Amino acid sequence: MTPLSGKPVVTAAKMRAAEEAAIADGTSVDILMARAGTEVAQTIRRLASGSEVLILCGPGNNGGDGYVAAAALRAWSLPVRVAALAPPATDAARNACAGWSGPVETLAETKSAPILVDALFGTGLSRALDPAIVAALRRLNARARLSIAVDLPSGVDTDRGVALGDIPAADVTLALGAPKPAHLLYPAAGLCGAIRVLDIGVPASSDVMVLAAPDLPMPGPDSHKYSRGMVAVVGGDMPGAAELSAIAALRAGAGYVLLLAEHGALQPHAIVRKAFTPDALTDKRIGALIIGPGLGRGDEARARLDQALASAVPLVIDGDALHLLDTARLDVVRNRAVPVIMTPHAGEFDALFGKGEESKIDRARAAALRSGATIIFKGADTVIASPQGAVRVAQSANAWLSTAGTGDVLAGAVGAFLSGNANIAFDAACAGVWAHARAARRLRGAFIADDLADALTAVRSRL
Ligand SMILES: NC(=O)C1=CN([C@@H]2O[C@H](COP(=O)(O)OP(=O)(O)OC[C@H]3O[C@@H](n4cnc5c(N)ncnc54)[C@H](O)[C@@H]3O)[C@@H](O)[C@H]2O)[C@@H](O)CC1
Ligand SMILES: Nc1ncnc2c1ncn2[C@@H]1O[C@H](COP(=O)(O)OP(=O)(O)O)[C@@H](O)[C@H]1O
Ligand SMILES: [K+]
Repeated sequence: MTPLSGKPVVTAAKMRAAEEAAIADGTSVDILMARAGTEVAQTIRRLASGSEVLILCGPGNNGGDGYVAAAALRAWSLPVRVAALAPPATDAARNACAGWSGPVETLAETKSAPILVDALFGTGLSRALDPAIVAALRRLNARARLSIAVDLPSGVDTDRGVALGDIPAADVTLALGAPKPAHLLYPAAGLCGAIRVLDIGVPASSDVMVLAAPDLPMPGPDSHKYSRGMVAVVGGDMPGAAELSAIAALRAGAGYVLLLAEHGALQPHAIVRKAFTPDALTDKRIGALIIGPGLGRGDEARARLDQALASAVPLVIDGDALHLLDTARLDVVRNRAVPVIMTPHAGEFDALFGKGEESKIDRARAAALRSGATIIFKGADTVIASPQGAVRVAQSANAWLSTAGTGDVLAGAVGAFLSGNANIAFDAACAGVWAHARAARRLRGAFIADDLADALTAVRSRL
């Protein structure tokens, strides 16, 4: 279990608002900073185990946290030095600096230490770091045994999750109060190292949360194959992809999987195979229809997609079917009475909804709003967004997922959960992403999509 799962993901503005609310409630900014800095110091103490600590302090409140932490470490008689980029520029940071009784070195001239603490900039960074700052940070980071970032690695954009310059990666990032988008979204997430959230007594909430384990029903005495959920998969030009979705749906717990394809494998026998006919989509027992994996992009594929869109069945639209979604078909998606889940990777997302400079979270949310569908915007930082505005961000599961067919497996898992309860498409999408990630973590390295589908059995039995 990851410590981040289930936590709200808070933007810089929301964090500032939460801080202001705490101040309005009677906790001064100095007390907030004292708490944050002391929490930071306690974590540094554990991680440093007696080695010398160098704390780099910036001009704002992130630097203020750094001064508080330095003073605490010194009070505990631990070896600590401070180097500043500029004098403190806020009242709270000035007060914190006044509490530090040691010398303040300059960033350019300070010598490295085994433990580097980056308290230069946090959520207040407003532009790219000066190249001289980046150079100093890189030099000190390269010589440190462990580098710890306070709140965020300095130089990342809090909300968009991008790096503003060629900044070095931290080994550990101490997220203050709550994770921010940059702790989860790549490329910034890749610069954070391990993330620990420190409680600073500032409650923050958000409709964006880190994806958490789903609560799924287990079969009971009353269960039968149709009540467990019936999934149909529409086949097409490339049989393997639809097969993968079908196997994944079964292994994620669907009671009945129907593969509507003209050709394909004979195994596993548990998949019920029939040729595609439009009539097959009228079976009222179908709880979810997966279309796209291996569908192809020709006339027949287009016809099957239109029949699927016109049907009364909840849909998972993936792969080739996403390529066939033009404006007119997107209108059909929006006006459907039953739910649609779309699972684009970055290329498919750009083609469907356009490129954008906004964060992946904002782009996924806008796409869900526009299409009326639940969007699973895939990648190492998969974002799930509902048309109602709820968002979940998944932590990176395993980069070995970057292999052909793993998306087909995801579509299958999502289809299985959707077929069990189509009322809550968003929950089904979240459960699918969670199970898929768990399966990938169990497999570690160089697995193939077939292994991933098979691994869903063990994952599902524990959810
Ligand atoms: N949000 C909270 O609840 C709390 C936040 N605290 C800390 O406060 C931080 C936010 O503090 P601030 O808003 O002061 O922001 P920062 O400390 O991140 O930096 C803001 C300062 O840096 C300057 N600046 C911004 N970009 C720059 C650049 N590229 N080059 C040079 N100067 C630049 C700004 O003009 C401003 O003076 C958080 O990250 C956290 O560390 C804690 O002290 C206490 C509680
Ligand atoms: N580098 C990565 N780290 C973590 N997950 C990844 C990475 N690359 C891809 N994935 C995941 O693997 C799956 C790939 O899906 P997709 O691109 O549709 O592949 P395919 O079409 O071959 O099945 C998605 O769930 C995606 O989130
Ligand atoms: K920092």
